[in-house]
Amino acid sequence: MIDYASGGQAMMKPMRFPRDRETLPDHFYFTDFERHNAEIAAFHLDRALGFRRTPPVVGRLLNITTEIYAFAKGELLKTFFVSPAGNLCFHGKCSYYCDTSHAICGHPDMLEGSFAVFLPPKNVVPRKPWRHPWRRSYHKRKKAQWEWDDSYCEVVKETPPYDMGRRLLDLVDMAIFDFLMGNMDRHHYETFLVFGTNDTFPIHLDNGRAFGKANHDEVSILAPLVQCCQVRQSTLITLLRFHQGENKLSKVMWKSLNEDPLKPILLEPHLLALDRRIGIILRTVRECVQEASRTELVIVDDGV
Ligand SMILES: Nc1ncnc2c1ncn2[C@@H]1O[C@H](COP(=O)(O)OP(=O)(O)OP(=O)(O)O)[C@@H](O)[C@H]1O
Ligand SMILES: [Mn+2]
Repeated sequence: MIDYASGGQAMMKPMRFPRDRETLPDHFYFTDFERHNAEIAAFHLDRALGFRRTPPVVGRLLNITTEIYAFAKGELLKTFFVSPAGNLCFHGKCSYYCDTSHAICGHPDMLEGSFAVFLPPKNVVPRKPWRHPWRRSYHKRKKAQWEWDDSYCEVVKETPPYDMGRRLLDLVDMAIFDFLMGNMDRHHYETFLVFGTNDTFPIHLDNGRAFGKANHDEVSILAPLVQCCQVRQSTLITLLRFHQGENKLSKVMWKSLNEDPLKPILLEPHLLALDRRIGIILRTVRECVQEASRTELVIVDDGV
């Protein structure tokens, strides 16, 4: 958490690897590293798709010496050190991955980070956390029910808050968002309590494990769409516009990300993957329509 002189705050994720470092082949989604550029790119993607459910995230280059070390106290201060390469590093204190081998290091003390606008404090604008029905097992040998049970959606559809209103379609939106960026780490999501249970929406937070494999399309992320065969009409129209029009999603994203101080945020293979994955989503929707008795059961106009 970064405090500004103005009293503002930001949620910061530091850069750990160069842009071209992909998820290691022997790593699971839960041992993958978080990428600061994924947090930035996810905000731009969410906006390009018209969801606007991710708080604004911007890249910044900061000086560890003058902007972190100079303000550090107590336990945090004790974790600063100079690495063998002569770079200034720190690791902070937390329950896991806060040790010398997981330190955050500058070059020699300059560090890139993603800075997300901080949401209002929970006592002012309370949020509710929800377990994602299609969450993965977070275990290296276990599968979640949805991974072996193709009728899983029938169970979800009868369970509040997914039995009425917009929530199930919101989860399909989120699955589309996550599939486009290859994010398998959607274990929980949060909503703002003030809007009640049915008129609220999932906030698209925590996108740091996206954009890890440019040449792999992880179709299991689309499980809510595949198993429920429902998509919001406005979302489908947006995807079709990117697919058929002159302004491909890769182009729109490139332009948008070019506004960030840390550009380039995404390397070309990740941008091209977006266009390819839109094709896969549309093919999935087409298969659903072919199987359904009525198109309106698949393409749902819920006014959102
Ligand atoms: N922009 C934000 N403003 C306020 N709170 C936030 C913001 N982004 C995230 N949070 C809160 O901080 C928590 C941790 O953030 P995030 O999930 O991105 O980090 P993480 O390191 O991936 O954590 P986890 O291991 O729990 O997934 C979130 O569950 C959320 O409640
Ligand atoms: Mn996370």
